Amino acid sequence: MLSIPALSPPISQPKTLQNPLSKICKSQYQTERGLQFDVGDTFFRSESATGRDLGVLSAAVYKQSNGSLRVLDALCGCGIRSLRYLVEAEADFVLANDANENYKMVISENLSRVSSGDERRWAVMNSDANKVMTECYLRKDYFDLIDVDSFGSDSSFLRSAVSAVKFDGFLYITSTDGFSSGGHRPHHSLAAYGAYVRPMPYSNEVGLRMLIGGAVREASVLGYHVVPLFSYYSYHGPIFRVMLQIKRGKIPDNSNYRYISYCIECGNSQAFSWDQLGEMRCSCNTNVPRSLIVSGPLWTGPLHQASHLACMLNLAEQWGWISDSTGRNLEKLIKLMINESDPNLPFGYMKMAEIASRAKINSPTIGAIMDTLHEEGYAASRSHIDPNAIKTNCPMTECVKIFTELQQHSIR
Ligand SMILES: C[S@@+](CC[C@H](N)C(=O)[O-])C[C@H]1O[C@@H](n2cnc3c(N)ncnc32)[C@H](O)[C@@H]1O
Repeated sequence: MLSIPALSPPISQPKTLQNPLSKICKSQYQTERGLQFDVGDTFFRSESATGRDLGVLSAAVYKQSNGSLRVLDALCGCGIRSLRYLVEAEADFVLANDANENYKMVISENLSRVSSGDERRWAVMNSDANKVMTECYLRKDYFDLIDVDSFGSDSSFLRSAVSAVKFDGFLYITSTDGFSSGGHRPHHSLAAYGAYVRPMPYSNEVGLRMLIGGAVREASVLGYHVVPLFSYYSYHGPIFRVMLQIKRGKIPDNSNYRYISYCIECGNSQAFSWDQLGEMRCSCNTNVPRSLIVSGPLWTGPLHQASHLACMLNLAEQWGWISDSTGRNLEKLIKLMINESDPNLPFGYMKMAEIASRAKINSPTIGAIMDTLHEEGYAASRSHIDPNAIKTNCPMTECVKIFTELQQHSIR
């Protein structure tokens, strides 16, 4: 096993976060994508497998186009991600770190089982993730991919993680803070991600945009900017995950880091740039006081990069990962994400139930409304977040008319 001599021992006790789900598994072997590993007494959730699949596919795409892959799994639990980056993405080196010293044996045993004697390909550390990443940055020991799988809304890892990733490298980050994305703790989201978030009908997409926005802010402090490669919401938690590419150069002036608004009166959403802050008003010109709910600043650009997702899908097909006996269907998920990447689609989604309620009718089928929107020249896609929602650049008022016409047509 490689030692990391330049890293000094922890000066103080690493900050270990509380596990909000209080789900500690007993010693046992698990299997994921055919790989067997011990979870011991570590924190492990089998429900996070899809998030791990997507991370591995993305890492493998990086390795294929760059030729090498060094990964830092900064909060690794039992080391399942490290294991999968090594075996499936064929990483050249993985540093598996978890602050909990009791996990060391389980992580090392899991990694040694698959490395067939080549223990120069991995190392295990038990330190605070911020300390590890800061020391890597100070040593200029940058990683191609850093995976930060933290609990809650701990954004304190963002700056050190951004600084320890290579330019054009990948950063995979997580939030499990559904209260903030739901707009129930605006001062908390402001502290964690710099975004004052209020309740919006598409709160789970707001959760992804809040997380990307937080990374935009931290990267910008360091003179960098980020490009989202994919964004994934999982209802098991909820969990928000985004894979970002770290780019040299500050955030552009006309960037997609803005405020978003939702009009309670007409149901339309809009994005406002910083120079429009004093002029925020819905295009329906309602005179209803406080009709506009405003949140931000958040990421308002595309949630995914279609070309990257297409490479991931290609690999998933080659590896036979398209669908499996556990009910996971990566093909459906990645294709949905590719559709959502259409640059003509705005942020947010409209729930079918909200459109139907505004039209005062029962909802038509989602297939019928999608066909009509496409026929009328609008960009439209389903959402990977909510199966009963659509993303479209058609305003809510027009969607309501289309719903009504579809119903009248079906009655005739
Ligand atoms: C969500 S779990 C990781 C799960 C793992 N990535 C997986 O996919 O199974 C978060 C882990 O972070 C560790 N942790 C908490 N605070 C930490 C810190 N400050 N530095 C490093 N690890 C930390 C916990 O011990 C826990 O194992």
